[in-house]
Amino acid sequence: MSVALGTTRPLPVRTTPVGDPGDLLASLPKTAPFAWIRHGEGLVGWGEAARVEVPPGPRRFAWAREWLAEVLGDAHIDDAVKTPGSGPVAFGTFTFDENAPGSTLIVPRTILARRDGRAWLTTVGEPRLQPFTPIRTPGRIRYSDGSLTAPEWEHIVARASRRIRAGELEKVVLARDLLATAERPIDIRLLLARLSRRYPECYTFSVAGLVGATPELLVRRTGKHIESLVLAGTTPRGTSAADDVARGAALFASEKDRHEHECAIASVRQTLAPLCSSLHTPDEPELLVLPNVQHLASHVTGRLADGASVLDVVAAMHPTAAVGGTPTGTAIEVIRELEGMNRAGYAGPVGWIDAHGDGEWGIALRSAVVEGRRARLFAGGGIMGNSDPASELAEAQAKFRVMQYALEG
Ligand SMILES: C=C(O[C@@H]1C=C(C(=O)O)C=C[C@H]1O)C(=O)O
Repeated sequence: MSVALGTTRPLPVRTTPVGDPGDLLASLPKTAPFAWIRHGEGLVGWGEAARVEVPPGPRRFAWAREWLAEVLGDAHIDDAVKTPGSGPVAFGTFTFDENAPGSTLIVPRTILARRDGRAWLTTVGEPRLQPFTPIRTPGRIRYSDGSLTAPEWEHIVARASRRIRAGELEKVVLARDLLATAERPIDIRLLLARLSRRYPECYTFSVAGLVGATPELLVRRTGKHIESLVLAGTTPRGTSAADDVARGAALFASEKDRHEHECAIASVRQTLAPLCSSLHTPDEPELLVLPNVQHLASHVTGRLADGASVLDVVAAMHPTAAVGGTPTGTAIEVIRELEGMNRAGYAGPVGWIDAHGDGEWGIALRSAVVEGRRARLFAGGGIMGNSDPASELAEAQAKFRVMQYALEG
C-alpha cells in the first residue's frame, strides 16, 4: 500500500471550531480543490496529506477502507468538534467500472466545513501556508464529439431497446461523452462556484479532477442511520410554468418511467436490506424539479444492523440500477459492449468518509473530468424496451447543460 505522506508520523490531526467562514468555496486557495457542498453547507479541502490510487477489482472498496484505517490508525487526533466530518476526512472517487483504473482516495491537509450552524477547521500534518492564486475564466469553449456522435449514440439506444424487448435484460443505462476545450486552463474553483449557485439542491463536488453537481445521493451514513435519494425517470423542463406542470404530470403517469424508477428502487432495496435492521422505501416517488430537468425521486432511509462504514454501504450499493441497469451483471456487459468508452469516475461513487466511518457519497452524474484546458463531460439515461432514441438523446443533452453552464457561465 503506497502512502505519500510527506508529513511526520504519527500524523497530527487537529479540529477546532471556527466562526462563520462565509462562502466555503471562496476559501479555496488554488485549483485542484476538494469539495462536497449542498445549500452552502458541507466540506471543502486543499493540499494533500495522503493520497492513494485504489487498485481495480472486486475488493477495491474494502482495500480503500483498509488503506484509510492504516493511514489514520496511528494518527494523533485532537477533535474538539466531534461530529460527522470533523477530524481527518478522506475524499474519494471510484470509477464506474470496477475493472477500470483511476479510483482515488485523498486526505486533504486542510478541511473547512459547516453544518447546522457549526463551522470547523481541520489540519492534517504540519500546517503549511497556501498562497491564494486568482481565479481566471477559461475563455471560449469549443466542443467535439466523444467516443460516439449523436446519431451513433441513438443507434446504440435502439439496439439496447431491441435487446430488452428480446428479453435479454430489463433496463440498461447508456451514457455518452462530449469533449470541451478551453482557450485557457480551467480553474475548477470557478466551475464549483457556478454549479453551487445554480444547483443549490445538488451536491457540488470536486475530487481528483472529477467535478460536477449531482442530485443523486447514493448514501449518507450518520452513526447507524443511513439515507439515499434514488432518482430514475426524467423529463426536460418545460418552456412555461404550465408546460412544466404538464411534463411533470406526464412523467409521473408514464409507465416507462415508473417502471424504470421501480427497477432502481428494487436494486437499492435488495442491496441495503441485508445490511439493515430496518429499511423504508416510499410507495410512490416524488417529483424533483431542477433547473434543467425533472426527475422521479424516492427518499430511502434505514438503520444499519452492525458497524458497517459508509464505504461498506457504497460497496454493497454500487452500481444501482439508476446508473447500471437490471439485472446488474448483464447491464454492465451491455454497457461495456455498446458505449465503447471508459466512463472513468462518471456514474461512480464520489464523496467523503471520516475516521468513524460516517460520510456522504453521491453518484457522480452531471459531471466532467477536468484536466488543464480540457474537460470530458458525461451524460446518459435509463433505456427501456420502449425507449425513443431521439427523446433519450434530448434527455442526455439536457443533462450535459449542467457542466456546459459551469464551463461557460
Ligand atoms: C445517467 C444519468 O442519470 C441517471 C438516470 C436517470 C434517468 O434515466 O431518468 C435519472 C437520474 C440518474 O439516476 C446522468 O445524469 O447521466
